[in-house]
Amino acid sequence: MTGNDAVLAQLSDVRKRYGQVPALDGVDLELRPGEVLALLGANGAGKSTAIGLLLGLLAADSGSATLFGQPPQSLAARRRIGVMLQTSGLPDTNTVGELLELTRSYYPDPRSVADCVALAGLDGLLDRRYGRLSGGQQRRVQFALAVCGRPQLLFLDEPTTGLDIEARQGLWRAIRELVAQGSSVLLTTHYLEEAEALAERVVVLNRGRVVAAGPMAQMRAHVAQRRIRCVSTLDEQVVAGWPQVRSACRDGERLELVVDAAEPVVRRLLELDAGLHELEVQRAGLAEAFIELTQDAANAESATQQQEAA
Ligand SMILES: Nc1ncnc2c1ncn2[C@@H]1O[C@H](COP(=O)(O)OP(=O)(O)OP(=O)(O)O)[C@@H](O)[C@H]1O
Repeated sequence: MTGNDAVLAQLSDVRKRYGQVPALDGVDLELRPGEVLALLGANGAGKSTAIGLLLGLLAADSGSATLFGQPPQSLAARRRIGVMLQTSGLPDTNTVGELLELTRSYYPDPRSVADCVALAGLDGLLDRRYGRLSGGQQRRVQFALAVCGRPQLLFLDEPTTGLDIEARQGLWRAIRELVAQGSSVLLTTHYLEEAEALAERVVVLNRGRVVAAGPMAQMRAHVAQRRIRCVSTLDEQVVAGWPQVRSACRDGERLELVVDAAEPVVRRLLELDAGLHELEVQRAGLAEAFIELTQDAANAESATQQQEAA
């Protein structure tokens, strides 16, 4: 093995602007062996730019990007990665089998075609032309091409956008299988349940800066909020005004609350509605953590701007 294998991919204090737009502003990022790292952020946060730098498709204005301790353009490093970007640029007229054979030929020890078909769910598609496939089928072909070289490190940029639920879960199973075999994954996604299902570690970008980074469990624990669901006739607008209640809404006969502390709210609900049933209390998930983290960052930024303007 070559280079520094303790860190598979790394951005160190990277800055990148497109004209006046700062896409990344002093970002540090590390991907370690065996981990699935989810890179999260709203549209325009800088996720694709970070991936573009790690793949050597873009050059940083300052700071450095490395793959396996080498420059991302290095052929030796590139043979150890697999990539599924948001746009594929694959030729429409080739068959799936041809694309798979060609991509396999770039790698020293590729998976068999049968393995690729099984992993990506491509049964019956090998003889079909790529351009004639549905969007979801094309996405699965792109996944097969990303994994066919047995990559040690897989870059998946919004891999399940456009897939139906069954195909999405099939892809999650395949990703877990690859990780169990020793691959590492850098994943971007707008589906927070996807990050929760796959990643152990999360980095949240907001306007080109890392606003939070840490293990998934820690990220969730950041959110003290709880979600309460129950069947109740209480008026949701009244409940929304109670202390500790962040939001209250109704879905048919079901009341759904997000609260800062569950116990006092549950006590009050039970006191006021003797007929209340199907009570559930859950820790709020990554979605709530994400919203809170990016709002905190936005609030801190606007406070700084106001101080500067004063
Ligand atoms: N080629 C470009 N020219 C000019 N500005 C760009 C270019 N590519 C990206 N940007 C800008 O840089 C910022 C970061 O974009 P980037 O595509 O990295 O975000 P992202 O987090 O991947 O977004 P999305 O979730 O929408 O894919 C955005 O403000 C975007 O408009």
